Amino acid sequence: MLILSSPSGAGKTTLTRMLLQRPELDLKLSISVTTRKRRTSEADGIHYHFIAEDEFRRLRESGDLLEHAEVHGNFYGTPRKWVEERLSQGRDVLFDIDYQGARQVREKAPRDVVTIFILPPSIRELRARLERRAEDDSETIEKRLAAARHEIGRWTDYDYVLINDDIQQTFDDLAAIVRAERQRRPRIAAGMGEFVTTLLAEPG
Ligand SMILES: Nc1ncnc2c1ncn2[C@@H]1O[C@H](COP(=O)(O)OP(=O)(O)OP(=O)(O)O)[C@@H](O)[C@H]1O
Ligand SMILES: Nc1nc2c(ncn2[C@@H]2O[C@H](COP(=O)(O)O)[C@@H](O)[C@H]2O)c(=O)[nH]1
Repeated sequence: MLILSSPSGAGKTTLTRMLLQRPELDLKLSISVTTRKRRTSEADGIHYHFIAEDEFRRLRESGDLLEHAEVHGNFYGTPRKWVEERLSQGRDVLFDIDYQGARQVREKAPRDVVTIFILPPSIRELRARLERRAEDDSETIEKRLAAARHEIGRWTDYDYVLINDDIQQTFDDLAAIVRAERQRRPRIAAGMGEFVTTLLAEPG
């Protein structure tokens, strides 16, 4: 499980899209449920499953969410079954979730999670990105900027921290992390053990 978190507007969604466009990285995106209003650029079932609050409460109470949190006044959660099915098929799952959700997933599966925090190059640029995106009204943007300072303070919880200044550089660093994490010994031990046995059986 690969978790990306950041303050709103730092670039997670953009980076997620870039990761998914690379078939060789072979990542599956977990699509969250949310009670937030759909943005004009968003489609139900693609960016989120947009649901009502009573439906969210039902999912949370029936244990159908792997993690959940209230963020900027809306509720968000990760459907558990979809993720568990992908993991049992040996797939790597990508999450765009906040620090509260990252903590819950890490507590449940500490050895199977890699967490990455994306920082903006400055607060001024963060504001400019939220304004340029032009998807939220000014009250929402102010609310998200106010939350950003607290969210940024969680950077020390994460395995990796990237400053998203140049998008291509950040993407290259992210892809390098995915590739490196896949080569960690505990993750490749089974297949590699067999290879090493064959290697050692070769005559000199
Ligand atoms: N490195 C970058 N340089 C300039 N603009 C960027 C960069 N990365 C992302 N952006 C732009 O900033 C805006 C916010 O990015 P994005 O929507 O990916 O952020 P986010 O972290 O997913 O935000 P949210 O949590 O609100 O969904 C978008 O318009 C995006 O195109
Ligand atoms: N804990 C969770 N956080 C989530 C989930 N889905 C998204 N998010 C985070 O919410 C904020 C706001 O997202 P936005 O799309 O409204 O801009 C952002 O930090 C996301 O990462 C989730 O399922 N669980």
